[in-house]
Amino acid sequence: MSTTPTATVTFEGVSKTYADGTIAVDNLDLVCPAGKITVFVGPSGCGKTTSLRMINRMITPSAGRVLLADQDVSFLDAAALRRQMGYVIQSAGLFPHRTIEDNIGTVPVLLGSSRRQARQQAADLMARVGLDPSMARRYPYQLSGGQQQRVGVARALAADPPVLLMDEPFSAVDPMVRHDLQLELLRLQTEIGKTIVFVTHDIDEAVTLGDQIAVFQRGGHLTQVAGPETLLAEPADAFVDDFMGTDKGVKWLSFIAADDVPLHQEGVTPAGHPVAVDHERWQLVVDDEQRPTGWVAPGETSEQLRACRRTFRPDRDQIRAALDSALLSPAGLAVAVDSEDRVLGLASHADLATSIRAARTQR
Ligand SMILES: Nc1ncnc2c1ncn2[C@@H]1O[C@H](COP(=O)(O)OP(=O)(O)OP(=O)(O)O)[C@@H](O)[C@H]1O
Repeated sequence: MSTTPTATVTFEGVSKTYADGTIAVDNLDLVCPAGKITVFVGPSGCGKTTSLRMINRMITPSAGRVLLADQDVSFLDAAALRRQMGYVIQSAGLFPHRTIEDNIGTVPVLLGSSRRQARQQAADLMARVGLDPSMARRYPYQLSGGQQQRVGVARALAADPPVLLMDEPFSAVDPMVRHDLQLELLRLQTEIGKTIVFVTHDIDEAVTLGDQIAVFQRGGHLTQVAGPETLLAEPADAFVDDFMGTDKGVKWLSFIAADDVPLHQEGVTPAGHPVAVDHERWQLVVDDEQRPTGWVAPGETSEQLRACRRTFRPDRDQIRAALDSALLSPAGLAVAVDSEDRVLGLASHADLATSIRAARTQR
């Protein structure tokens, strides 16, 4: 879809002091790389929104400059600049008296598209953000909060802007819907490759979405900027360490590929091979296609199968998924499968520990 090249957003020594003397942002130097998601995270009042709004000139810096590509935004026409920047906010900010398709088509019509073209484009965008086309003629109040946020994202993308600014866009929806929206945004980003600057105060959201995460502290100081894996494993100071939460180690496992986990064939039993009654280890019975059928406990027979609930894909998943597979398996063994769900082998807790140790050493 994207025809407009993406652009880097750069803060150079940017500060913002409000008229009452509040220092909202203090000497910010930061590069938000083109085509990547940069997340601003930090406690309430640390200057995230102020920083975001200086990008599209809703707020003017007191010092320093913000560059779009290599252009100082303060020299660009404000209206033209905002058309290059989709903007999504918490409450979606939809026009209540316009239908969904007309909400999405607002900017294209302003830019000269016919109403018919804009509606066609709205239909394409609705499909892209996972909205049923039958909702095109509804009004915002006839949609759930999560659906309204999807419309907000579709509307922000309508002018095909190189930059997307998102200010706590998913914080008003319940946790399940929020997680769906996060995954949907990641999927969409693989297609559109925009420069996205995303504000949140939720560290889990930041870790899920961010290619890089900028952690702000009260007083508008940028404390650390790094990829999520580095922030989890090497927080720069006690503030970041604390802010990243108590389960940093487990979160970190989401960034370690599971492709090095040692796999074993012992314990994998093809269907039709009777399991000896006196076997001492758990057996995973597989069907003719090598797909898992179920577990047989030591001393039991293959008539007493227990479900194999969770598997992992070494070619795609991270160690956290492998650990999940082991923890949820009655045998305490992780089951590795290929893209066709065929069993590749089993891994014990010790095997996973070996992989985790190797990843730590590599760091
Ligand atoms: N117009 C204003 N006038 C004076 N102070 C302001 C103004 N807007 C924001 N502030 C102050 O500037 C600081 C930074 O505010 P900002 O909204 O950027 O923080 P934030 O990190 O986005 O907070 P939150 O997570 O609560 O939205 C806060 O202390 C806030 O009270």
